[in-house]
Amino acid sequence: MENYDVVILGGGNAGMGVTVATRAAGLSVAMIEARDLGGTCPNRGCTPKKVLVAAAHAVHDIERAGQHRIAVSKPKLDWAALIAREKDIIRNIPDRLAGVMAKRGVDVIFGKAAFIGSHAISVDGRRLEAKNIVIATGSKPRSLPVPGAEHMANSDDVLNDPVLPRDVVFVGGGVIAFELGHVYARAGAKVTILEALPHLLGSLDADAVAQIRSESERIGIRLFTLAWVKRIESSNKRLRVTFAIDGNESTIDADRVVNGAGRVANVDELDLGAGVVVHREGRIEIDEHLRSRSNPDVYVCGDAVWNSSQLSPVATYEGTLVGRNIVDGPIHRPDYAQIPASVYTIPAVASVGLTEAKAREQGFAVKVYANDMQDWLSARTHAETAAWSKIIVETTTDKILGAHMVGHAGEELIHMFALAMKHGITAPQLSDAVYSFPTFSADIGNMM
Ligand SMILES: Cc1cc2nc3c(=O)[nH]c(=O)nc-3n(C[C@H](O)[C@H](O)[C@H](O)COP(=O)(O)OP(=O)(O)OC[C@H]3O[C@@H](n4cnc5c(N)ncnc54)[C@H](O)[C@@H]3O)c2cc1C
Ligand SMILES: NC(=O)c1ccc[n+]([C@@H]2O[C@H](COP(=O)([O-])OP(=O)(O)OC[C@H]3O[C@@H](n4cnc5c(N)ncnc54)[C@H](O)[C@@H]3O)[C@@H](O)[C@H]2O)c1
Repeated sequence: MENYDVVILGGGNAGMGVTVATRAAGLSVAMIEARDLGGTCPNRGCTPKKVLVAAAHAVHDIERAGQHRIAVSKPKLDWAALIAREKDIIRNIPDRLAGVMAKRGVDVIFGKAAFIGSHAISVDGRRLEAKNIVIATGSKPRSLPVPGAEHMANSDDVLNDPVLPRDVVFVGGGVIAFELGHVYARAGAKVTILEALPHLLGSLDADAVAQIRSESERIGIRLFTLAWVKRIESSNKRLRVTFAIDGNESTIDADRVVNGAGRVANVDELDLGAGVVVHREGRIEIDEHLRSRSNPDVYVCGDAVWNSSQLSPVATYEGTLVGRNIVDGPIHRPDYAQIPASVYTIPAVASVGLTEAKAREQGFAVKVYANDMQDWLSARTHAETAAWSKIIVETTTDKILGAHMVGHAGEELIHMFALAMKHGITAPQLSDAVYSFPTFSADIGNMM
């Protein structure tokens, strides 16, 4: 049996976050990784996805060239070459991170880990004992109980396949379907999104979703809500999706059907019982310090936490807090109130804080500043196809409770709102700041 102060299961954003405080305090740390160091975000998520989004952005810009009085012919995207570019950009990431871990003094062990005791782990026949064990094993696509579900692809396949499909159906109308749907549509594929619930992109402000919905429809994406997929059948290398809306069945033929129905904590192969880690169907019961309730020497962070946002900065943040709790004792609690996030459609949907519905539900008296900014000079200058914002301000204090943007460099501007919210800068104070001009940032003063 090898002994460590800390053994981390998973070498993604969350696992890496744990190593910062624990190694700075001189604890002995082992990290077990089953695939590639870096995990989902740099290898199969954010980074490769953004390479495709950047290309789709370029197509979008070229398509609007005429508005800048530039004559161009119809752009043609070489999908196979784009996938090769994506792979080239991310190629060295695992090796670079191996270097970072070595420099930090973390022992990286490759293999699949599982519990063999409350403080013990096995990996390929090696047995490790630790004072603290951290579950940072991420998430995986939700499996769907639909006949023919085995014909579905997932986001990994989309990011790997050099062949551009002609017709694509996404099951689920969430973040992955919208982002990859926008890329596919710009590349020339016909895209359909089937969402089971009444609303698309459920966690976002409803008015922001309405904006991106019409922009998605403008580029030809077909969107169906309250659509229940009944079965997926394969014949002659084509797939047929049968779905029902209000009991009425329809079919769509496609050459790719993508599971975009959410991701669940990847913990079912860890033998949590052997670790005395209580869970309900993969939802590990944790306290406010991210510790297992049944075994407080076991921590959970990142996508493996079932009830916090599945975002890479959240995974890093939770991992960092877990590291600090191991070193300082359990005193640090996560605060998710001011975490900015974007859906990288084209244009992006950016948000921080409460939606209008949530602010009202929580009993706040609010002033809501909703702006269609398409006629504003900056939007006209850049020929934006969508430019919209909604800022939610508490009436009594002028504090910003939430900000939501579609287009208008929202994925960058949202950080100004997040900083203001974190440091108690009020809406009038943010409006009064001096901004360089002409910039999208300068419009903040007129947004509220
Ligand atoms: C297509 C896609 C696009 C995304 N885009 C964005 C984005 O733009 N912005 C954003 O903020 N977030 C994005 N996300 C979400 C983001 O990638 C995740 O929230 C983040 O990577 C989670 O980090 P993690 O460390 O918790 O898990 P992971 O990064 O998944 O790391 C977990 C690691 O654990 C390893 N592992 C699993 N089981 C074991 C085991 N038994 N033993 C040893 N190792 C094991 C895995 O191999 C993996 O490397 C995206 C996700 C996807 C799928
Ligand atoms: N830009 C980003 O930050 C980014 C990008 C990609 C992914 N992610 C993360 O990855 C996670 C997974 O993404 P996702 O898009 O798969 O999940 P999601 O939770 O965003 O959306 C899943 C959608 O599928 C629907 N759904 C579930 N079962 C269904 C069914 N049987 N039929 C039809 N619809 C069904 C849900 O109602 C929901 O709207 C997200 O939570 C997100 O945080 C983040």
